[in-house]
Parts: sequence; C-alpha cells; structure tokens
Amino acid sequence: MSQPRTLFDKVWDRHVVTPETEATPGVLYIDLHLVHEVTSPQAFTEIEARGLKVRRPDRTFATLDHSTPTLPAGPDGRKPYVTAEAEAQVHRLEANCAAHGIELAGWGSGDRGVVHVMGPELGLTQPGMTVVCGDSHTATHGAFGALAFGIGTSEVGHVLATQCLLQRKSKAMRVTVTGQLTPGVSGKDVALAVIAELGFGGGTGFVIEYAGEAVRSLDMEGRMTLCNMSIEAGARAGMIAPDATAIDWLRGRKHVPADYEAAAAEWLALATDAGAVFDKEVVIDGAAIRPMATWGTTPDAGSPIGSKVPEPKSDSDRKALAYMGFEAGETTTTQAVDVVFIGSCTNGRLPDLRAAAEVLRGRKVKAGVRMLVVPGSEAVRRDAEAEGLHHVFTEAGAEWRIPGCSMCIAMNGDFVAPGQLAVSTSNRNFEGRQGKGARTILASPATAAASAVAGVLTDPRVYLEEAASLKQSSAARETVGSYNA
Ligand SMILES: CC(C)[C@H](C(=O)O)[C@@H](O)C(=O)O
Ligand code: SF4
Repeated sequence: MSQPRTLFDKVWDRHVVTPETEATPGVLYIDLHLVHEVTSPQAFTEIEARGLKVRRPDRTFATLDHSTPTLPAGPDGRKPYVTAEAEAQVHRLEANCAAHGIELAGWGSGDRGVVHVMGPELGLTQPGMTVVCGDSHTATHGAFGALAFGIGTSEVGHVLATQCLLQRKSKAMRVTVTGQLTPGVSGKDVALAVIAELGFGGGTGFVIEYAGEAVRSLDMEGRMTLCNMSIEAGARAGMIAPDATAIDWLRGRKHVPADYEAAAAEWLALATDAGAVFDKEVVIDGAAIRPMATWGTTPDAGSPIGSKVPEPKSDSDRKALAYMGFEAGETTTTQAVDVVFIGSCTNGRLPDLRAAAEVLRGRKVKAGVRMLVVPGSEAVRRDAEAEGLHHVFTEAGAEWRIPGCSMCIAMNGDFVAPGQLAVSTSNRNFEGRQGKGARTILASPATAAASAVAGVLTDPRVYLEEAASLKQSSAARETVGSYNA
C-alpha cells in the first residue's frame, strides 16, 4: 500500500520534471499559463532579447483586465483609458500575443474578463492542473483542485520560454470549516473569518487545502472566493478537492476534455487520501461564522459586523486605526460610507451579483453614496443582463459597468477619492489600494449592497430577514385569498 497522499501531493507529483534537492529547486511542469497586460511586457521583452520562442502558445491564454476602462468608448470611438501608459500596456499585450500566436480574449471578445474569472469560465482551469499567472490571486483556480499560484515577471518569462518553473514544494495545511453556514453568510465571510484566524502571515510557506462540510456546501463561485484570498494569509495556494459540484460546473465549457466523464473520474481520485498527514491542521466552526467586515488595513483585520474594533496590539495596528479613522472599542457601523464597489476576481461572478441584487431589489442606494457594479467578465455581464440584474442595480441608483479589475486596484481610472470610506467586495484593503488616501472595508456582496442602502456598514441579514418575512406574509395573504375565492 502506498503512502496516503494529499490533493496537493497528487497534483505536485504529476508535474515534477526534476525533483528538488537540498541545493536546487525542482522543475515543475505547468499545464496552463494565464497572462495579463500588467506583468507580461518585460517577460516578452526578455525572451525576445534571448531569441527564444513561446514554448507552448497553445497552453498560454491572455486577457485584458487591469488597465481597461469600464466606461464605453466616447463618440469619437476612443476608449477612455486613464493614461497613455495604460493604453500602451494594452496595445503591448495585443502585439505580443499576435507575434507569439497566443490566444487573447481582448476587446470585442465575448470571453474577456478578469483573468481569474475568465480561466474557469472557459474550462481552461481544470482539476489536477498546475496553473500559473503573473498575479497573486491565481490561487482562485485552486477551487477546482488545481495547484494554482502567482509568479513574478521573471518567472512569467521562464514559463513562456520553457513551460516549466523552478519550485520548492511548500508545506501542507488543511483548514477544515465544520458545520453548516447560516443564512446570509457567504464564501467571502468564510474567507475573511479564515484569514482573521490564520493572521496576515499565517499561511506563509503553506499550500492550504480547504475542507469540511461548510466548504463542501459552497457553490464553485463561493469556493473561488475562498481560494482567491489564500494569498491574503500569505499562503502559496489554496485548493479544494474536486467533487460533483466542480464536475457539474465545468461540464460543457469550451476547453474541457472531449471525453469528459473519463476526465471527471480521474479528477475525483485526486481527493486527499484518508490518513494523509498535513504539516498543520486548523479547524474553524462554520456555523459560528457571521457576516464579516475588515476594520484595519490588512485583510486579516476583520471581525463580525457590529463587533467592537479591538485594542491595538502593535504600532501597525495603531497606524491602521489612524488611517481608517476608527477607534478601538467602537463599532465600524456608524461612519458614513461614501463608495460601494461590487466586482473583482473575488466577488465579480454571477451569484455575487445576484446576492447584491437580492438586497437592492426595490430599494435605493442612499443619497450621497456612489455604488459601482462591475461584472468580472463578459460572460458574467451577459448572464446578469439576461436576468435583468443590471436593471435592479441601475434602478437602485448604482452604475453598471464594463468588465475589468476596476476599483479593486484603481489602475483604470475607477478609484475611491482621498479620505473616502468604501465598502468593497475585493480582496485587499491596504493603504491607498483603491486610490490615494482611500479607506477600504472588505466585505461580501450582500453586505456591500446592504451598506449602500443604509449608508453605513450594515449586516445584510437585516434586509434578507425583512425580505423573508415579506415573502412569508405575502404567501399567507395568497393562502387566505385562495380560501376566500
Ligand atoms: C497587478 C498584479 C501584479 C497584482 C497582483 O499580483 O495581484 C494585482 O492583480 C493585485 O490584485 O494586486
Ligand atoms: S480584480 Fe483585483 S485582485 Fe483580481 S486580478 Fe484584478 S486587481 Fe488583482
């Protein structure tokens, strides 16, 4: 009987070209290389300077997301790029892809989207694969049981040239979220609760496998949200064993294997064997997780909405509170919110938009609050519009935009003004992340929508309960009506 192995071990073992030694890292084969405009220009320059070609253009896929405007072209047909550099960056990637035979989901493509939204949607991301991208949120793809992680620009060059990467194997951590999540608690709340538990650097050196009933109960979008934020605890990657939910989600997508059922059977066998040993185990009570929001300037500085801001334990805590304008011992639910952002590779997918729309339907964004809803991809935009979600947003007073990273990183002209307070469904609340001097509270789509309505950070269950009791009373009315008829 061979040694029991983890999901991570199994994916790793399938891709080792040369094992690591004490002196040298191993060589790992990469199945899928995703590329965007920000971290690829120098990598292409580098391989071209050395006279190298892209080794596997057929395993390399590119998109435009970070620097792309989310407003349509003006009457002159020009896209409203924030700077000439942003536009040049986009044109560089277009030229590089054309020169090297790489498929680009560019302007005009119905496939374009934020790289970590697009990959899974197209079925490029598959269980058991190694997936890399010059982007720290590549861990998102681990939701399918892929080993997916971000790489630096020089490594982007290595992968372009060789389809391989020098790697040392990380340690393995299992985070088990037990029990059932309660209504109004989403994948984002689980992610924020896990990161709060692990701490900002708590995942450093590890690949995390998320397990347990609460994780299993998440849909694929919720699992992607959870894996997406693994890097915010410092982890190299986050993974979830592929199951029926993953297999059903991928079935029929553009790039999945022709013999899908055979592939699916193989994917199911990737699950961690009973008795496999992890370097670290963390268990979290899923039933106890409440809607979460951050109060500080790192994603681990989060707590259930309505709880008191903790006493600072360090200078960096003091600095974070000063920057955010929050006081220890107070709650963060009284300060007026200026901006609400729904989108990003963390929470820019269809169920995220549905969750926000559920809160907003028939309500208005509070006067003085600016709300931006940016679908994560063209596919999300199409699906959302087919359901009329865009009308829910615009009727409530929010702006409905063209897909891209947008206000998550504020590279494209969408930003939070200095000093303004934003509730954002993205993944980073660092100083200045959403614009110079911008203050960010990270939360779920339902929380963001509830906060837009109330004008202060708000637990979405207030509105969800209201909706549920309305539904109940209208059902009661209908029953009474049918008796009367
Ligand atoms: C621009 C890119 C390098 C960056 C990343 O690596 O994650 C961005 O996507 C982010 O979210 O901060
Ligand atoms: S949406 Fe935000 S986190 Fe995701 S890739 Fe874009 S900038 Fe990075």
